[in-house]
Amino acid sequence: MTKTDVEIMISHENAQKAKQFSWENVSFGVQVDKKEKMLLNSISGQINAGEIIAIMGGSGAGKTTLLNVLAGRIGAGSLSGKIMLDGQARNPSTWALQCAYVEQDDILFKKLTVFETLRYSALLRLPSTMSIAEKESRVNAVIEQLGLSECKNTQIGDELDRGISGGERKRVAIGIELVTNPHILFLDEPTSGLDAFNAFNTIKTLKELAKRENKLILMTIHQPRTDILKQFDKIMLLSVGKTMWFGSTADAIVHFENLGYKMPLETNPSDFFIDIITIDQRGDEQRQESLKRIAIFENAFKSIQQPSTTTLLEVEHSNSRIKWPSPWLGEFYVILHRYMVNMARDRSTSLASLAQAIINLVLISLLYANISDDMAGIQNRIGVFLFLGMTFTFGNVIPIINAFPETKRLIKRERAAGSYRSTSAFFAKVVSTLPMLVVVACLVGGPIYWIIGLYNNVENYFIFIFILFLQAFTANSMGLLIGSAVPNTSVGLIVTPMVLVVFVLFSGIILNLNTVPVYLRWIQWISFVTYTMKALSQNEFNANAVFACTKQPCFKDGPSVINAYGFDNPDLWGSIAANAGLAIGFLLLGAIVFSKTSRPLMRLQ
Ligand SMILES: Nc1ncnc2c1ncn2[C@@H]1O[C@H](COP(=O)(O)OP(=O)(O)OP(=O)(O)O)[C@@H](O)[C@H]1O
Repeated sequence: MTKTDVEIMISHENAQKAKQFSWENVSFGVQVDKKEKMLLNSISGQINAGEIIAIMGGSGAGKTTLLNVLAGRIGAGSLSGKIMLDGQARNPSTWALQCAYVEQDDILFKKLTVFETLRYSALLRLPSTMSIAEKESRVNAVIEQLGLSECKNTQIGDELDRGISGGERKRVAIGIELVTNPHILFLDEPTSGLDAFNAFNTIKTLKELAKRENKLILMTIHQPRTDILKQFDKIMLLSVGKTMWFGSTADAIVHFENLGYKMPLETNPSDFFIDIITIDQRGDEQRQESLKRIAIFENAFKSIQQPSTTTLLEVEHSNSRIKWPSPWLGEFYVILHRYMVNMARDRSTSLASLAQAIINLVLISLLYANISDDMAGIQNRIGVFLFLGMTFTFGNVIPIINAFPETKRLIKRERAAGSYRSTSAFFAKVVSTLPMLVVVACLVGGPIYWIIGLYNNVENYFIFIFILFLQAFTANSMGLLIGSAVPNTSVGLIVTPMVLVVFVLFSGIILNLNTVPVYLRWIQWISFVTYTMKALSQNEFNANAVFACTKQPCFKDGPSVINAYGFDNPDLWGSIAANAGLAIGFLLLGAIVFSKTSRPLMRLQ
């Protein structure tokens, strides 16, 4: 058996440490109005171990597109050219472990401290063979490296709830990626939103990191000031997706001077570069003139461009695949723990849910207390069941739709680093929501049963609370399914009410289920509101319920109410089982959809 036949389990620690990353004639285009729009045109370059390179250009020049293409994070579009590690095509199964990508808009858990944020990243990304103490010492080293010691125990915060500063936040986002000690680092505008001092410190830290640990660091940057520019070994200047220059800053100044564009004295070179390579949009004449200039720069650079000096290494291709850092249960535990800590500290969200429950409790008590045993009482019982079904539906689905797409983006980022499986993240989210569902079901259902004066029996009382909990859980599961499927909160908030209203329509109150057209009758079998109505009604209107109506017509006993509303099939436990089945179905479907929609983009060829 040759070495090539052996399956090697690759982790961050044993991923190949490349000496050179190169790209040759890379072009990328997307379809716009049925025509191909080229965002990148035949771009070449390379970065060697120990170097830090900046991709610069005006807004819309193609910087982020190039960074994404090089990192393998692109979706639909035509890609051509070669992107290589030590002269070899990248291995899709190990690439995620060799590199890290720091996005421009970092999503972090606002209630975790800097240390906790990095510690969770280490627990999720570093192999389970490392002890917790070793992982924590790696976190402390990163904190030290990035100059975050002062704010180590400060919460991340957000606009409303101030925590660490913008510069510190950026460095935390970098630290999250650094805990695995990635060999290649891509950063999209790591200095955006930072003051000059913090911007310089961030880049200087990265420069030292590249030198000290022989890393390859490639970033986009808008218009750095002089001292930042000096940190870069090379710069790549882009305009309309074309290369204007690739090499050192000093050589760039001479190059443009030779073309007749001398940099004025005491000018920041990056200001000068951006001025001459950006399309002037002030008028048609200026635009044409700047396009002509850009064409000159493009051709001039092509004529001096050195042929690629790609190092061709003999790398033995092994049949390798990613080894997850931790077993499934280990990941599940860490992700769940992170959700719970963040939630426990995020009092405003928990308090809003409790306040909503208390308001419902008060409202129901005022309207339905001491229910009578006559026709009005029957109507009120059905009414309160529908009210409970609706509040437990909307009250659980809407908050999930509001927050889950954002959580999904964070998970996508972590999955791009090969951190964990999608199922552990999904089911940890499911479990993290359970305590609140139990609290709300007990808080509302517990007292309301006796305040209203429902059927006086302890067993029915506990069944009532369980039905409410199950209703909340099924609604929650559907929220997670919709939240997994929709691309963002806005779409979720449009889709969700449409689905829920149909379910409420089939609750058996607004529409008699016996009169629903045959071809639409199936909807009631997937409506958890319908099963909740059936279960609550059968729990209440049982054979012992007899009504003493003074006026006719009236129902004489419980079973006649159930029959009249079409609530007889399935029976109480059948309805409960149906809701449990729907919850499980929504969750399984949700986990499948989530694994697709939280899958990070990865296109290496
Ligand atoms: N999927 C897409 N479909 C159509 N056009 C796109 C797409 N993605 C990017 N573009 C366009 O490609 C150009 C380059 O975009 P890119 O985000 O790479 O620019 P940038 O240099 O990073 O700009 P900025 O500094 O403003 O972020 C822009 O004109 C942008 O509108």
